[in-house]
Amino acid sequence: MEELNRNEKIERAILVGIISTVKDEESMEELKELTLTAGVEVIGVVTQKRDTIHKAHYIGKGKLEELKFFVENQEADLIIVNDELTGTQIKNMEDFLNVKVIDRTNLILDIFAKRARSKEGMLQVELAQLKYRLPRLVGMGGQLSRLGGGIGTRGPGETKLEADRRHIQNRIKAIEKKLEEIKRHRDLQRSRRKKNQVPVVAIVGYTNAGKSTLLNALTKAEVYVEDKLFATLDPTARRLILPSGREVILIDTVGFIRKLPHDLVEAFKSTLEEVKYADLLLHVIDVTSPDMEEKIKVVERVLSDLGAINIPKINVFNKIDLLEVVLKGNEREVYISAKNKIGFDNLLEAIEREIFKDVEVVNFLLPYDKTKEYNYLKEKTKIIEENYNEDGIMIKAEVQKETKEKLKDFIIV
Ligand SMILES: Nc1nc2c(ncn2[C@@H]2O[C@H](COP(=O)(O)OP(=O)(O)OP(=O)(O)O)[C@@H](O)[C@H]2O)c(=O)[nH]1
Ligand SMILES: [Mg+2]
Repeated sequence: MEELNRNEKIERAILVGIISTVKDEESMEELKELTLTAGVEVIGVVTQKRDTIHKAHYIGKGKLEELKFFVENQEADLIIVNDELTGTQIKNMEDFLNVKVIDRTNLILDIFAKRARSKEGMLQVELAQLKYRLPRLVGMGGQLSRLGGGIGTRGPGETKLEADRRHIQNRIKAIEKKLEEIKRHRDLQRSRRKKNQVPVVAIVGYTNAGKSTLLNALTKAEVYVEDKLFATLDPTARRLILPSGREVILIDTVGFIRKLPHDLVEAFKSTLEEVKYADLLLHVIDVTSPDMEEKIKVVERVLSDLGAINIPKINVFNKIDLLEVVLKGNEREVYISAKNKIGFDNLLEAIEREIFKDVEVVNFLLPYDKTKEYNYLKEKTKIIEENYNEDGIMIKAEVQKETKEKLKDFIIV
């Protein structure tokens, strides 16, 4: 919208990809969505069946000539390639086609750059962009200056290149330092939460699965929801009170996608660490997606990269309002509509069961002078019954192993 207000011309792109398996076709569809999300119009798609990427110019020479014809005929503003390119490949393609060429990674980085809102998110995206640019300075022609617009600007000379490189390296160092500070603050918050024993439930999943809609519906938080990719970049944490009255912290996260740029994962590591330290993961899956299985695999791969594969997980199949069939879940699988709030009872029950499976009911007798212990029980456990008698307070409570161990001297049978 912003662009339109500024009266900018909407750029017209031709998408280019190599197809060797069915997955590549789905990935091309996704590239189309990414392009639209970035606010660019798709005026054509050119694919080539081949097993490997052409070393010099991504697609073969013949296909490249076909593409050139297409570009000139349709007056395309840019080419978007469905794989990550080297600087040389970009340069060769641009020289031949006379039009701006960007790759999938650059496109995703661009979307992230537009969407980042928090200071941390913006720094993380900038870091990923700089790391992407650094090895591509030679090939990328005028892309540094091109940031201000202007298609076809020529590349900088050698000295300029060296200066650019040094400038980028310094900026990378400065950002990394700032991010380190933010991370320290976050670690502190996390350890505080841990001390308070409030369990953390992280919502993860493929982009556009409905994660933010779910967080909003469960907690009435106003988190930005949109039918576009990567609506959420910054982790949002909200309190959720479960039916039993117990409390958990629910965290929304950035969506995953296949071929998620490596630099981006790196840059977002500290944000994604929230996932690593969660007590439970809700993996939200869009049941209407034709390539659902593949998306599940992508998410599981990222979780494994993050070292989060061993955290208990509930698969939350979302958007069932759009299905004709009725599906029945089990302990580790629930079917919901986040939008229409269907299936929430089952979901909350599953969360409760998973998180509090280690709790047991214990009877304590606390002498009246043990106010510290009393407050501890009040805060950390769910008290079922309290009776005041001569020797002290009899308390029946649901406690976790840790609490039981801590107050074992006051347990009665
Ligand atoms: N029909 C239907 N649409 C839903 C449901 N849940 C979410 N949506 C829609 O799916 C789209 C994406 O929802 P979001 O909540 O932004 O998805 P997300 O997973 O947070 O996406 P990112 O932040 O981009 O990763 C929006 O248009 C929602 O309205 C549902 O239960 N049923
Ligand atoms: Mg979201």
